[in-house]
Amino acid sequence: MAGFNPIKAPEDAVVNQQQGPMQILNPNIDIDEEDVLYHIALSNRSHDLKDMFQDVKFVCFGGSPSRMKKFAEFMVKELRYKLVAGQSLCNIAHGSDRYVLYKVGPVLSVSHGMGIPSLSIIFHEILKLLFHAGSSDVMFFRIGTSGGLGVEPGTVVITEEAVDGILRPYMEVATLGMMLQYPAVLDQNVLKELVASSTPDDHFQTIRGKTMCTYDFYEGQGRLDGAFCDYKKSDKMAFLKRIYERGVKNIEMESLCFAAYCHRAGIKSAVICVTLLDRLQGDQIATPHDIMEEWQSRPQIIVARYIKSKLGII
Ligand SMILES: O=P(O)(O)O[C@H]1O[C@H](CO)[C@@H](O)[C@H]1O
Ligand SMILES: O=c1cc[nH]c(=O)[nH]1
Repeated sequence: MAGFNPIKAPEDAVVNQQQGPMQILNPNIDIDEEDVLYHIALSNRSHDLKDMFQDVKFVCFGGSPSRMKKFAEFMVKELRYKLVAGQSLCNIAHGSDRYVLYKVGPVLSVSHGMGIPSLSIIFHEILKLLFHAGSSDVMFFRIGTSGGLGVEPGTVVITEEAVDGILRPYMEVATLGMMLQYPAVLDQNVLKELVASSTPDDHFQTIRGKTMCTYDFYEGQGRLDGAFCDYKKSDKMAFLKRIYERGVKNIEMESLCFAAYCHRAGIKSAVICVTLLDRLQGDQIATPHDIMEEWQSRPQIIVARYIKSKLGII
């Protein structure tokens, strides 16, 4: 719609946090009608969503299906959760091959794929799932990976503010021919509690900082090693140094949408990502697989600690 693209001022996001049963802000969703959650192969008619999900209190998202399975297995141990004898964890979304969904007591572990479009779809469906289930006081976490800026690879960065590729703290969504802007605000209390839950005995550093969220892994993040590149190494370094000086500690591809949607929905949330490399030193991720696996467990350790403290589990 060329010539018809007004920028709408930021929405009045829900200022109040969700309290009581999960609400959704879409009057078109009628609980008396069937609502198909297509990408996770569930519906409020084909499944008893209340029975399955009403007790959910924490939803943990991450890009990769196998990481989120491992996280679910980790939570079985951490929560000392009793699986029915002879049974293993089951991917509740097995009827679709788009995302995985595991439930361990009050914790859901969900994959979101790569990038904002993929995260956006699963976010809508998980929110509707919790609405149909009547879940209440639910928190959301993203446990991911990222490229670090001036920090030791393997460092865990907890996001204080998510910004886009040109440092704007809101997500733009083209809707009905308009560019709508949604502020990407994260809960500062949850951030502080998560940072405080790291201990000097941890074998890794946990820090806080701004997270840049881009729409691309290569040129969007100023890499020199994509299939295209129309800038020089000096341009890349000038860009990375500029954003580093503005407080950006890591770069990934979902935090902006995650923060904006959680804020819009009034859900307390946090983004916790490990850094896989220092982008001031290079672009390629060539760390051995076993080391990378261990690094990816670090955000999980921090979030598990937080969840256990909220549940009163020592
Ligand atoms: O490790 P995850 O959670 O997928 O996150 C990061 O890794 C992917 C790129 O390799 C992007 O999705 C980025 O945000
Ligand atoms: O550099 C990186 C590493 C992981 N994920 C990203 O988006 N960028």
